[in-house]
Amino acid sequence: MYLDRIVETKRREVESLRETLNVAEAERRIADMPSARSFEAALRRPKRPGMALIAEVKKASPSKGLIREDFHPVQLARAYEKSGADCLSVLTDRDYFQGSPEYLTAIREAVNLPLLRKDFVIDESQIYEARLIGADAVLLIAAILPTARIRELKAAAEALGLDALIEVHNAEELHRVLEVTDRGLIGVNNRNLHTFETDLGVTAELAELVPPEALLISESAIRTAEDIAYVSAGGARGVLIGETFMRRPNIGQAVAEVMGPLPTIAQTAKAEGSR
Ligand SMILES: O=C(O)c1ccccc1NCC(=O)[C@H](O)[C@H](O)COP(=O)(O)O
Repeated sequence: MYLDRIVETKRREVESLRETLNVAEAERRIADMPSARSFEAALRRPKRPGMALIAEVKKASPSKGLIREDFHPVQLARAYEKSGADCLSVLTDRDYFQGSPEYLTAIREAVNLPLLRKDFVIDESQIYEARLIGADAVLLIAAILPTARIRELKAAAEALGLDALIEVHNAEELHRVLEVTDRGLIGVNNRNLHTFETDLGVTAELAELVPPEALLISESAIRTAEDIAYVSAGGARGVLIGETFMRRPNIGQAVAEVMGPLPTIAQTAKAEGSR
């Protein structure tokens, strides 16, 4: 199975990362870095009221192969920032998504938005690395982590000032995550990572079980404004979108079509005044 292969690759990557990572030295470097940006706070106060956007920088994927040939991560990130994305997700996996940690670092230097390191985190060393390359948040995927490891890795992320987006695809995974936390960021992946099947109905099905203190992010297979309305009605307060935007030559136009226009300054001021 693909997901097992990915995790096997991550185990090998972690082995060599652990050989090179000096934790004391990493902690010294992190202490000298500026604080991480709050990924969760940006999603809780989205630019488009009612629906936050995490826009993904994604060149390729196991389910779709090469998605975007003309791939310039910094240009894409700048276009997302201009289009009113609240946060960015950057694939750092090389073997399966043609991503790179270097892309995240380059994007960190070019845009101000909080950045999610999108990878398959199974070990604390990857969290140190995430912070060092400039990430503000990490993804923890319940499908590949026992409950105790979700707890430990979330604590490790928080100790380094990073937020965790914890991802589930079914009720069993969600129940395990809720043993760890009933707040923070819960991502419902509409894609089954074993079969690659997608179904936006998964968001609504699991939303009923997500406590109101948590912020529910609907992930994957979101293509249209109608899809946004559908997952919003189902309970999502944010979306994570990659392929739909990556396939379009004009990122700004694609974001506006799917997410709707940004509110004017006057509309934003009025909304802030009524809060
Ligand atoms: O995208 C895949 O094919 C995939 C396969 C195996 C594990 C993870 C995978 N994707 C990670 C993601 O969750 C998506 O990149 C993200 O939610 C955006 O999805 P989309 O908008 O459908 O590109």
